Amino acid sequence: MQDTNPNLKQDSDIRSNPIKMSGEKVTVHYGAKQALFDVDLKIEENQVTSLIGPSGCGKSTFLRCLNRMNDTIDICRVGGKIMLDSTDIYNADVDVVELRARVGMVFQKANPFPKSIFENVAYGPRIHGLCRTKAEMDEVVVTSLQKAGLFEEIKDRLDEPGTGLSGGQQQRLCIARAIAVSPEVILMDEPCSALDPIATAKVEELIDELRENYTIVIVTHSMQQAARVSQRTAFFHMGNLVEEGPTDHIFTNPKDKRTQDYITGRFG
Ligand SMILES: Nc1ncnc2c1ncn2[C@@H]1O[C@H](COP(=O)(O)OP(=O)(O)OP(=O)(O)O)[C@@H](O)[C@H]1O
Repeated sequence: MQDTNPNLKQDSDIRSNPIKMSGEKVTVHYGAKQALFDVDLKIEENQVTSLIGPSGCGKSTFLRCLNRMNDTIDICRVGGKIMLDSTDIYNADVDVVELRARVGMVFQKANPFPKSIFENVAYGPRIHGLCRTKAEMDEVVVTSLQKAGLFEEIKDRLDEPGTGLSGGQQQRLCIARAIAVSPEVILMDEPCSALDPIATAKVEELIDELRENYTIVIVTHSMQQAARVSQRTAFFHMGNLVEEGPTDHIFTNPKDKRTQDYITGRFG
C-alpha cells in the first residue's frame, strides 16, 4: 500500500508483522500552536516501536493520540485518523473507557493508587466487570503480577500499600495494573526515566517479554534504550515524523540527515 505522505521515509517494504494501529495525517494543535504535522505511522503487532527525537518534537503528543489521552487536555485538538485494527478510535461512537482498556498506558513517573498492591491491580478488572468471583479476581491479580515480573518479590505483601514499593517495583506494579485489563496495546511514556540502571534493566527485560503478547509503543530519550528494546523506531523532529523503520536500519543507515545528526549526537 502507498504511504499517504510522500515525504515520509518508511521502510514499509520490509514489514513482517500485521499492522495493529496506524495514524494517517495526524495533526495536533494546542490552542493556536501546532504540535504535530500530518504524521503517518504504522504500528506493527507484537513489536516494540520506539518514538525518539529531541525534546518538544511531539513524541508524547503522538503517543497520547493513540488512546485519546489528549482528550483530557482542553486546548488540544486532534485531526487526521487513528485506526486500531478496523476501528477509527476518534469516531463519535467509540467508548473512550473501553478504548483505554484496549490501549493501556504506563507513565514516566510510577503512579500507584494509594491502595494495597492487590487493589492496585484489581481496580481495572473490577471497574470493567471482568471478574465474577473472588477466585477469578485473585487469579487475574496473581497472573498480572507474574507477567510484570513482580509476583515473586512481593507475594507475601499483597495487602501492603503499593506506594511502599521501590521506584522500579512501583513501575512494574503500574505495568501489572495495565496488563490486568488484558490490553492489546501498551503505551509507555519514558517508563524508565525515574529509575536506576538495575531497575531500568528489569523493566527493559520485561518489555522484551511482553511483546510476545502485546503491541508496545514507547517514548524514550535514550537512544541506547531504543536500540535495546525496540524492533521499530520512529524519529520525530519539530512535529514531523522524519523517518520510521527497523531499529537497526534507523541507527546504522538513516535516510534523512536530521536523523543522522540526532543519532550521532549533533543535536537533541
Ligand atoms: N498540554 C500542553 N499544552 C500546551 N502545549 C503543549 C502541551 N503538551 C505539549 N505541548 C507542546 O507541544 C509540543 C510537543 O510536546 P511533546 O511533549 O509532545 O514533545 P516531546 O517530544 O514528548 O518532548 P519531551 O521529550 O520534552 O517530553 C511542544 O512544543 C510542547 O510545548
